[in-house]
This record gives sequence, structure tokens and C-alpha cells, in this order.
Amino acid sequence: MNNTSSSNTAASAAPAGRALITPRQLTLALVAALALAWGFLPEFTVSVLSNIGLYALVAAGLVMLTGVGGMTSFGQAAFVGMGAYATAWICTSPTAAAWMGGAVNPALLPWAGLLLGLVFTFALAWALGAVTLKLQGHYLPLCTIAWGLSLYYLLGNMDFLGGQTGITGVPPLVVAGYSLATPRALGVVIWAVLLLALWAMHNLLDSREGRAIRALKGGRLMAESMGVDTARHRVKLFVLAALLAAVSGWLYAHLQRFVNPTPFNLSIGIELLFMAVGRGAGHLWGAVLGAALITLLKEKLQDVLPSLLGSSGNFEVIVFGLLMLFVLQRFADGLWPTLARIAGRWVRPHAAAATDAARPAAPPVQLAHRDLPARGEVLLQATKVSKRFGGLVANNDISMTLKAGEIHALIGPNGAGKSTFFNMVSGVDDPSSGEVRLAGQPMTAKPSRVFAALGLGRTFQHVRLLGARSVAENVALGAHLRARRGWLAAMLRLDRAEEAALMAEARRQIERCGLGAHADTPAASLSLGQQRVVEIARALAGQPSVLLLDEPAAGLRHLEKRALSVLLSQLRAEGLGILVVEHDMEFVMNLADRITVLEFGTVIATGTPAEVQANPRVLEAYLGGADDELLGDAR
Ligand SMILES: Nc1ncnc2c1ncn2[C@@H]1O[C@H](COP(=O)(O)OP(=O)(O)OP(=O)(O)O)[C@@H](O)[C@H]1O
Repeated sequence: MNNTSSSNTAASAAPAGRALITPRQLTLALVAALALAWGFLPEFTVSVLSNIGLYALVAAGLVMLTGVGGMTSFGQAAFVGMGAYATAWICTSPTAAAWMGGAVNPALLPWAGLLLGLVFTFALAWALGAVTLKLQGHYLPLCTIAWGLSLYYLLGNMDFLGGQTGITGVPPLVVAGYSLATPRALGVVIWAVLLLALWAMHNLLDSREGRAIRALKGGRLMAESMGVDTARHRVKLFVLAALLAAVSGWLYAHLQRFVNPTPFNLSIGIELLFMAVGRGAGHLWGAVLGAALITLLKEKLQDVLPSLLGSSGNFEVIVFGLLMLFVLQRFADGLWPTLARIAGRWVRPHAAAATDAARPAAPPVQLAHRDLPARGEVLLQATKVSKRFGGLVANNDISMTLKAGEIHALIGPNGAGKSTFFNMVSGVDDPSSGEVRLAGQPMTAKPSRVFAALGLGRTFQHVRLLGARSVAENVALGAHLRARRGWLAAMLRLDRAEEAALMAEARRQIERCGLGAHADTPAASLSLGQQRVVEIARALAGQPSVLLLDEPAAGLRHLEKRALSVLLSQLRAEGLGILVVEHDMEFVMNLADRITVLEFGTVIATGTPAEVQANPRVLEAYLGGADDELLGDAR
């Protein structure tokens, strides 16, 4: 721990000499300045700022969905339309009034409209998300275009919603007896809602569920292996973005006081995406920056371009397209990180541990705890497991057991079928035939997260970490299933005690694996060998009874391998069962209790390291191939 805290102190002290202000102070100062100036700004500026607030609310949802979660949606404008139309209809329609008995206080109608919009959007977004988000690659954005268009045309073709003309006479919002009829009055609500939403989403990202959301982008395999239900998280993220869009639509309807389908068409959906793309992956404040840039630019271009070109038309869209090319070329991470780098001279980044220390101590919370099974108990059992890819038999009738308190190594030349077997005993893939049991339970057709819930922790052959996040955050993701607090608690910051316990557990595992000095370093800046050790720490944070390690020694230096050997021996002594796939024969022979050797998908030998090294088939498999010197080294 000492190393960690000293590095934090150094990290926070270094820029402090130049820095004038922390990000939080800067945000508060900007918000205070806006609040103070609000009453004195010209009407036009207030109107533009209100529009920026409305756009930023939708763009913030898109930053979460696209920037953080890795899912692109072109159809967000349609959800804005749903929020707008729901309130416009309920506030103006005689049918709606009749449904409500005609006795509702008119001041309450917009709130009924908000409720209707949210309920309707929730239901539709959940249904659309459940179907669409199963699609991968370019199919997902294509599908969002399809339903974005459908909803837009639906709004414009419903007679009871006024067709293409829309609905006029939407009343202003009334709050505590005050009518918010002007942009200056409603703008305050718009910005208050925006700031509240940014705060809630910032909190969400800084939580156990936030780490799970961030893990969605890098592929679902890793997240599922940590116990995250990725399909559910994707749908929830989609619904969250849709609800923010609907709230923006609700405010829009009461700002404009009329609605028609035009502002909810696909080109606005694309503009909203531009706003989110300019922000830099996952930077929430970038949504405000993107919304401000695009709104102001659009305003200017709509004035300047027609007079320059001598004819009217939506020329600004062409300029947006070209600008987007330029921004994506020059600022691949978006504009926000570039701005943040420039602002870094004056803005002091907060060090994670320093901020933790500044927080009031939360009451201690116990994370879920699992007792290790008795030594010798069978933890993982594969019985006659085969895997066929078309005509290729990658695994052929492989049987193997892993017991508590032993290290079992799986070796074999390249292409022997080790990774295929690993995938089947970790829930990534299902066997074509045969059975895998974990903790006595049949695991056929169970996803990886069920394996994780039953006590299986794993690392990956190709390291899968959240490169931009700290080592501590990466490791805390491994303890996902040991905590319970959900999205709402995180957004409202009711999860702090649990979060503190998770981070403490992460730091404990990092120390244990010898990376204490790097706990607050972004994972991507460690060496590949160290990143492999981070993966082991992450697996350990889940308190597994079975540990699957895929080439843990690859990329490690000699002393690091020795340290890893010591750690694995210690874990074995504690009673863990460890299955390791490894090409480094010296490492394997010195560490493993039992070894299974694969060749062409078939087990050719099983036994102690000495038995395996003396086995003529193994010698032939290795000495006949390119790996001969490996076995030679070990002997
Ligand atoms: N998804 C797949 N589709 C088709 N063939 C596959 C698939 N996955 C693996 N294979 C094939 O199965 C065989 C075993 O591959 P596998 O990756 O399991 O070997 P390995 O022992 O892990 O190799 P290495 O040590 O190089 O990682 C190889 O011939 C490989 O090409």
C-alpha cells in the first residue's frame, strides 16, 4: 500500500505547482457564472443556450451509448419526438382530457405528459433494444436508421397527432405556481435537468455498474467472464439514452409550444450523433461541447452559406460532413481530450486515492465471500469433450479433472486445441459432445457469467483490459459479482460504501500480485507482462475457487516469472484449483502437479511432470516439431 500512496502523492503533487483549479471547481465556477449571467443575457443568447441544453441532454445519452458502450444509434431523434408528442397530445387532446375524467388541473397536464412519454419510451426502447442490440457490427446502426425512419413517419402519419402539421397550443410548464412560458424561465429548468443528468451519469460511470458498462465496448467476452450480463446492460444503456432523449423532447415541446415531425427526422439523428462524436470517447462534458459547437455552427452557417452561394438550401449539412471528416482525422479521440490536454496547464487532475481519502469514511461493507472447497475436491470436470468446426476436430474426447489445491497444466504444440478446450471449460463455447461440470453442476449451454458466478476466474491469451482505466478499476471489475448495488443507487451515489469496499479489495489483490506501485496507472501503460499479472489480480478479485490462466508467463521477464510462480504456488496452498495453458516448459514443469498433453486435439499423455517428460509420444510430439527446444530447456 505504501508504494501506491506515495505514487499518488507524487502524481497529485507534480502538476499542483502550475495548476490553479480542479475540474470540480472549474465546473462549479462555470455553472455559477452561467447562473449569475442568466438574468442579463440577451433573449437570443438565452434561446440558443436553451437549445444547446436540449441537444446536450440527448447527446449525453449518446455519449453513454456510443462513446462508452460502443453502440451506435442514428435513431435517437425519434425518441425526442416521442417525449415531445406524448406531452403535446396529453396537454391538447380532448380524448386525453376525456380519459382523465376532464377534471385534471391543467398545470398538471405537462407532468402527465412527461410520465406518458417516459413510460412509452421505456417500453418501446426496451422492446427495440432487446431485438436490435443482438445485432453486431454495421447491422446495428443500419437497424437504428430503419426504426428511426419508421418512428418519424409514424409521427407524421397519425391523424390524432396532427399529421405533418403537428400539434399547436402546447401550454407552458407550470412549476410551483410559476408559469415557465419564456425561454429564460424554462431554460433554467433545461440546464438544471442537464446538469442533474450529467451528475447522475458521472456517478454511474464511477461505480461497479459503470465499469461493467465500460467493459461492453471492448467486446462482450471479457465482461461476461467477469459475471456481467452484457445483453441486459446493453439494453439498459439503450433505454437510458432513450429516456434522456424523451425528457429533452418533453422540454422542447414546452419551449416551442408546438410540435411537428420535422425536428425528429433522421438528419437530426445524425446531427445528434455528430455532437456525441465530437466529444471524445466517454467524456460526458464533451456532449455539451459538441451540442454547443454544432448548434452555434449551424446557426452561423444557415446565415452565411445561402448568401455566399446565392441560393437557399441545407448547405450546412455538407459542411458538417466535411468538418466531421476533419475532426475524426485530426482528433481521433474527439475534441474533448484535446481540450482537456490544453486545459491541463491550469486544471489539476485529481488523483484517485487522494479523492478517496477526501471523501467521508463510509461505513464498512462486507463484499460477498466464498469459502474455498476442501483440498482434493473435484472442481472442474470435462468428460469426453469434443469440439468440431465443420470437418475439423479441434478437441477429440478430452477428459480432464481439476481438483482443489492443485495446478494442472495443459500443454501441446501450436494448434493442438488448448484454446478450444479452454473456451469450453469457461463457457465461451459449447462442446459438440461431452460434458463439462463446474462445482458439480452440468454447464452445458451456460454462459460465461454463470461460470463466474460458480467461482471460475480466468485470464485471456490476448490481454483484455480497459486500457484507459486505472489498474485498480480494472481489477475491481473482477469483483463485480461480489457486490450488489445497481444503476439507480450508483446514479444517486448511494453505493459509496460498497464502492469503497470494492476498491479496497482491488488494491489488496494488486498488492498481492506485486503491482502495488501501479494501482493508479492506466492499464495500457504497463508492459504486456504486467498486464497479464493485472488480469490475474482481476480474476483473484472475484474470489474464485477455479483459476484458468491462458499463457500467464508470456511476456514476463525472468524475475517476474519467478514471482508469478511463487504467487501461483501460494494460491495452490490456499486451496485454489488452477488450470494453466502455457508454452514456457520450464515454468510449467517446475510448477504443475499434473500435466495433460494435447496433440491434434487428442490427449496423448497425462501425469506428473516427470512422467510426461519421459513419455515417448510427448517427446515425439515436441521433438518432431518446432517446440523441441522448449522441452529441452525444461529437462
Ligand atoms: N472458431 C474456429 N473455427 C474453425 N477452426 C477453429 C476455430 N477455433 C480454432 N480452430 C482450429 O482448431 C484447431 C485448434 O486451435 P486452438 O486455437 O484451440 O489451438 P491451440 O493449441 O490453442 O493453439 P495455440 O497454442 O497456437 O494458441 C486449430 O486448427 C484451429 O485452426
